[in-house]
Amino acid sequence: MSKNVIVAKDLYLEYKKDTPIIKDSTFSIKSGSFVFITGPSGSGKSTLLKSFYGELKPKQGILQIGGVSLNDISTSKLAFLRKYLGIIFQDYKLIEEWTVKKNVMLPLLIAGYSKNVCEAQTARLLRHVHLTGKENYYPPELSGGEQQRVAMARALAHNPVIILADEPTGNLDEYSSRVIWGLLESANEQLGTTVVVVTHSIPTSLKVPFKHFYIEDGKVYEIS
Ligand SMILES: Nc1ncnc2c1ncn2[C@@H]1O[C@H](COP(=O)(O)OP(=O)(O)OP(=O)(O)O)[C@@H](O)[C@H]1O
Repeated sequence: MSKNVIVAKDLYLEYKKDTPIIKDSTFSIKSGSFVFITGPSGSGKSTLLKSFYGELKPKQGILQIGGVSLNDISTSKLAFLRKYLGIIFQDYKLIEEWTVKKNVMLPLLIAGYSKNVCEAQTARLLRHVHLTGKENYYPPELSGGEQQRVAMARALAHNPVIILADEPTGNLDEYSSRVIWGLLESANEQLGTTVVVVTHSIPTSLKVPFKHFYIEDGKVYEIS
């Protein structure tokens, strides 16, 4: 039986004192699962995802990722934990002054891989997101869909154990959306990567089995 990679018990998240965004929420996410988080606008989907990344610490309750408590995690331990996470958030934009290639290579260089490995992995990922030939472009020279595909390549570069994606295909054309869902599916299916996606609508084309969490009135419900 697979282990839980994310565990929340009586989770309570807030930005402002006594203004809960998430409350009384107990749930777990199994290793290797594909999870969608949906809910009305403003219900706390992005907030919940931010807490998984350690950007917003629980005020009450328990939140663990890979067995590590995020409640009072130190900055150095969080930096270590984040090496295992792949992030696709609206706030984590590409670095505009760097080429596509450099943007994707960054996590690999930080992880300490040799230059040859970084080069090969970057070329492979850019091929997968159909951007071969655009290695030396700068992000502002790319379309929105192309930029998002670079962000996806960057998030996958270091083979993360968990991918956290916030509206990864929001405002994207059908082609880029298909590429992105395809990559998330293959990471999940072939590498066993746990994928957690916040979205307004679950794609009908998805072939992998998935779980569905729904947030309403601050509570997280596992509905399928
Ligand atoms: N930095 C912040 N400071 C204070 N309140 C915040 C902050 N970020 C978000 N909120 C509040 O938290 C609530 C949930 O926001 P969140 O972005 O998590 O919702 P969401 O479900 O992802 O919404 P949407 O579907 O519209 O993107 C909102 O009421 C919002 O005003």
